[in-house]
Amino acid sequence: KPRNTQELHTRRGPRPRRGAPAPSDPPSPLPRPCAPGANPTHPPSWDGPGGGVRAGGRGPWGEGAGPRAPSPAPRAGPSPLSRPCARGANPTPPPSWDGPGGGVRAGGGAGGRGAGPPALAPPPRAGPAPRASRRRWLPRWAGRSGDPASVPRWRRRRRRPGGRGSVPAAEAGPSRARLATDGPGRGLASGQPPPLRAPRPGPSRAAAAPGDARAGPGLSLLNLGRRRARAPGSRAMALRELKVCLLGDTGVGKSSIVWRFVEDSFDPNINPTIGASFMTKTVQYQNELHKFLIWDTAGQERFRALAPMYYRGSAAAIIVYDITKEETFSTLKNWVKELRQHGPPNIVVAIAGNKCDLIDVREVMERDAKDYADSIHAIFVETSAKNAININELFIEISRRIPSADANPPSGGKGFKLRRQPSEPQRSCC
Ligand SMILES: Nc1nc2c(ncn2[C@@H]2O[C@H](COP(=O)(O)OP(=O)(O)OP(=O)(O)O)[C@@H](O)[C@H]2O)c(=O)[nH]1
Repeated sequence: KPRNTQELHTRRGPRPRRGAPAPSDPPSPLPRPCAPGANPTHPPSWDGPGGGVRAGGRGPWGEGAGPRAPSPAPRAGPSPLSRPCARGANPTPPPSWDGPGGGVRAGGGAGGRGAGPPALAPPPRAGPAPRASRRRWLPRWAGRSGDPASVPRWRRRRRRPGGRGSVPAAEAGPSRARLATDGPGRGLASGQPPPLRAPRPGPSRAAAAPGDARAGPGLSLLNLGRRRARAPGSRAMALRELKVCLLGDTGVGKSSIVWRFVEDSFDPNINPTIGASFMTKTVQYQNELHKFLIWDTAGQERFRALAPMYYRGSAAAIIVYDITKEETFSTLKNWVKELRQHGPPNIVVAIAGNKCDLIDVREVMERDAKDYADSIHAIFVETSAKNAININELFIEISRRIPSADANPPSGGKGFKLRRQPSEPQRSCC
């Protein structure tokens, strides 16, 4: 037991001075981690593969046109996304030294944005230190010190950028060159709308290459963002834009089919479509490029009145039903009737019995559906967006059924033709 105050402080250690950090919270030499949710270098990511297509991001009529609503970020404080990182915190990897171009940090944030601590001094060199007393060889006119200021002005050489002796841009420093090309801002192919969600790397995004077995005969899927649409020396192919709409009951898998076709991915937790969504994909069919302008309509009853906007002017309509739900096949028949009455006269109709991976719980027999499709001269396939069965083949068949551009000259089409009315013969009264 301490006898007096002096002894008490001696045993417990010195009394902390006012303003000094609490002993339980020593200042850490390491950078403090970002606050949860605070990430100044990266934008909020769109959650899941449904981004931009499902609710909240489907075309101009979707609720909240534009990218899909981001998932609510964990909130730490009033605005986690706008809060800067704690001072000194650096979520990026530590800097690495990068050859002679030192000073520009490799990996210093995406696109070279200056997130992170300032450039550090280079680490000490290994090996013997150069002798300070040793003099470098210098031209006579360079002066004793080698200082450029001591060189006579008439001796100073001017180097034009790009001239002899100048450093090419690519060699000007590896870090600098990398900063110019790296980063997430890679461009997409011209003509393709920007993706409505963050691009995901990986083979699932890559479309089948020409000649790929998945592409089937006569049609190969081109990813125009990464490949050239035209091989050197080959003829340019005609590009045709084909408007295609998907119709059918809610939950039958319309969006999943589109997503599988365009992105080659499947989301079991995909949200119902609000209004409609729009996606495009360009494929090669024989000597033409077919750009599918795909309108995926919402199957919910409350959006039914919007459907005519999407099937009007369509070259093809894919009516989808769920093979595990009999009532969706009845709805399909209603869509066929409506298309007959109000749709374009030459529209190609395709019937897709989706979820054929769930054969055990099938309610609609394939034979019945096929007979019905034949009776209305429609394309028929059973598909599985989940297992990527018959999805590409469905669009191949649509490409095949649509008359080629040569066989369908503009003058023989179904549009109106404006003709000058023959002028009436002039009558004279006398
Ligand atoms: N097993 C299986 N499930 C599927 C398949 N295609 C879609 N689904 C699931 O079916 C559900 C509905 O899919 P959606 O693509 O949203 O259906 P939809 O017709 O677009 O629905 P709406 O947007 O409301 O019109 C989702 O849970 C999907 O994961 C499939 O081929 N097999």
